[in-house]
Amino acid sequence: MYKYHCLNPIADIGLNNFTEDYTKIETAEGADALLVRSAVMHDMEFDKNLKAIGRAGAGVNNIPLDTCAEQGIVVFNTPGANANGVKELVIAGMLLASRDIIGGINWVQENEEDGNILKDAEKAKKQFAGCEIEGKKLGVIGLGAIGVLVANAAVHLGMEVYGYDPYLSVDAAWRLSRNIHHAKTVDELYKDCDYITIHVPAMDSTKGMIDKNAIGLMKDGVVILNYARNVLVDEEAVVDALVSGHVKNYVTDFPTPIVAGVKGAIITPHLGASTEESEDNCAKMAVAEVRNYLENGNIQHSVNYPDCDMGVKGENTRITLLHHNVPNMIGQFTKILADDNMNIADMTNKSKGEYAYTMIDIDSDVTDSVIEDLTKVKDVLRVRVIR
Ligand SMILES: NC(=O)c1ccc[n+]([C@@H]2O[C@H](COP(=O)([O-])OP(=O)(O)OC[C@H]3O[C@@H](n4cnc5c(N)ncnc54)[C@H](O)[C@@H]3O)[C@@H](O)[C@H]2O)c1
Ligand SMILES: O=C(O)[C@H](O)COP(=O)(O)O
Repeated sequence: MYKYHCLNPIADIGLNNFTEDYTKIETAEGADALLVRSAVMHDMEFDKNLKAIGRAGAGVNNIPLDTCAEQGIVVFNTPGANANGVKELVIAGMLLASRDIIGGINWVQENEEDGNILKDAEKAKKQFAGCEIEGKKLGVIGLGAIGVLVANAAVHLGMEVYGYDPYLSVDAAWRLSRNIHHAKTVDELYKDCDYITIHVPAMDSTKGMIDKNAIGLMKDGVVILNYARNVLVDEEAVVDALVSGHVKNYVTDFPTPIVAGVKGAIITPHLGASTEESEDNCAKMAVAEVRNYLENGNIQHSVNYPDCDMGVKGENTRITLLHHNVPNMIGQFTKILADDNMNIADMTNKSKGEYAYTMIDIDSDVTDSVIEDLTKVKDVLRVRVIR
């Protein structure tokens, strides 16, 4: 029997995939798994029983990944599950910045009592005129799940698209339209583009990436779009550039006190993934990942441990060990098992950075003393036995 708790509302279509072996509980205490969207978890104390966190979404900057890894808690996210929702909002953002659609709609609302509104609209409309995005240059920073979709959609809308991603995955490269120009440096993209959109994770290496210097390289009248995270952009520098007119619009999904209400800022309240489809996709994927880990020990789409898969657990007893990625761990595990005359039927070991994961199938049960000995091995962070 497993217990899970949701720190944010998670779509029922995903939660319904938990079987009768799972109980939803109202607090995090005693939970085997937590499901979360953007709730900030940095100050949370984690229960000893907690084994997995499923982030129903992409960004994991709300979760203390290293603390979790050290406590033997595997954190999952749902790559690509909300990418289309964000892509559509980015396209909407570009259109909102290009034509004063919001100003026009507001004018109609303000003049709703005007009996001559149809005629007066013809006089008023010139103040809301804008430009088209076809033929304009779009720079996409970060060509992952979202960046690729945005870049390809923009090509279909007739834009000239430049992409920058020094860590482009092979999978993303296959999905990227051949019409996209490869920007070798981000500065090249800053200098040439009329619209610049950023789709990278918030990490130490990306925080403040669009700063005063970057903005200084950009064309006059540039539109910057940020549907990734507010911390990627130096917002003070953006506000200065909006006031001076160097940046025409800052289109973002993150309403911070610095940018909210500034003329030229077009801001939505973190709506990128808030579509029925994205919420359903994320919930289904997160629940499937958590279940696969709890029931089979398999890790897929983890952000703090290596992916590792030994298939569905069969008749054998499965021992899983989360540990530091240091020498001689497997030697110690196999010795403990051999000393107790246990036969290994199957085994795998994977590592990712400082952490590693070992899965061992045994064709008998495992004694408590073996579990205790495995737990005592230096650098072992968690031992689980799935019977
Ligand atoms: N507004 C929303 O609701 C919403 C929804 C989903 C995701 N997001 C944000 O968008 C981010 C991207 O999402 P995704 O699904 O495309 O993630 P992803 O992991 O698929 O793609 C991120 C890409 O950024 C690239 N990258 C990393 N560092 C870079 C750098 N310095 N320069 C250029 N590229 C770099 C990576 O190589 C990768 O291809 C998430 O981390 C999250 O913060 C926001
Ligand atoms: O990183 C993400 O997936 C998005 O920012 C969506 O966050 P949300 O699930 O809180 O809407």
